[in-house]
Amino acid sequence: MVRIMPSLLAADFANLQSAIESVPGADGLHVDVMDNHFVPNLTLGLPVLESIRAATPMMLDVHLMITDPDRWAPAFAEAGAESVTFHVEAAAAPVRLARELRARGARASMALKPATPIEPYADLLPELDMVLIMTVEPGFGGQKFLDLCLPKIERTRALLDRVGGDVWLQVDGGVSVETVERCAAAGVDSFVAGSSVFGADDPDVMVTELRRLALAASA
Ligand SMILES: O=C(CO)[C@@H](O)[C@H](O)COP(=O)(O)O
Repeated sequence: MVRIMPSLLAADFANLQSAIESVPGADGLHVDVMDNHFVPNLTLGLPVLESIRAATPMMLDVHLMITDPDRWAPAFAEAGAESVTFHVEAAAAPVRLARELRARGARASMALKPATPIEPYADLLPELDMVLIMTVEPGFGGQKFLDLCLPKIERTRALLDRVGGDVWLQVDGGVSVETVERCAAAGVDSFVAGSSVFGADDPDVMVTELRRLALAASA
C-alpha cells in the first residue's frame, strides 16, 4: 500500500480550492502548520484548516511544526483532520497527546527532525498510527532531500515491523521522481510531496507517477 499526499505548502494560498481539485487522485492532503517558533516560518492555523475541511472530503493529514502541540493538536483533530502529526522534539507528553488524538478519532502521528534518532522512542510506537521522518529540516518547501535520513528510515521500518499493526511510515521533504524509489525501498508507505506535485504541469499526473514508482520499488 502506497499513499501520496500532496503538500498544500507548495500550492497557491490564494487559490487553495483549485489546488485541492487539481489532485483528485491523491490519497490525502498534507497541511503544514508552522508557528515561527518551532520552525522559522509562519503558515496557517485552525481557521484555515476548518475552511479546507469544509471544502473537501479528502483525508487531511495535518503536520504541526509548532512548539506547544500538547495544547493545540487536539483542536486540529476536533476540526476534522483524519491524521495529526506532532513533533516529538516539541511534545511535553507524547504518550498522553497520542492518546488524546486517538480519543478524538484522529490518527496519532509523531514526527522526527533529520537529526532526531528513532531508538529512544521505540516504546511509543504502539501508541501511534504513523511515524513521519523529515527528510529536510522542517520549515520550508523546495529543499533538497537528505540522503542521510535513509538509514533511520530503514531502522524505523524494522521497529514498526516488530511492533506489527497498521502504523504508517511517512517521509516529507524533497520527495520527487528522483527520490521516491529510494524511500519506498527503505520501507516508506506514505509520501508527502509539495513542489514536485504542485510544480508539475499536471499535479494529478505527478501523483500517479510518484505512486507508480513507489509501488515498483516497494520492498
Ligand atoms: O513540512 C514541510 C516542510 O517543512 C513539507 O511538507 C514541505 O511542504 C515539503 O515540500 P517539498 O520538499 O516537497 O517541496
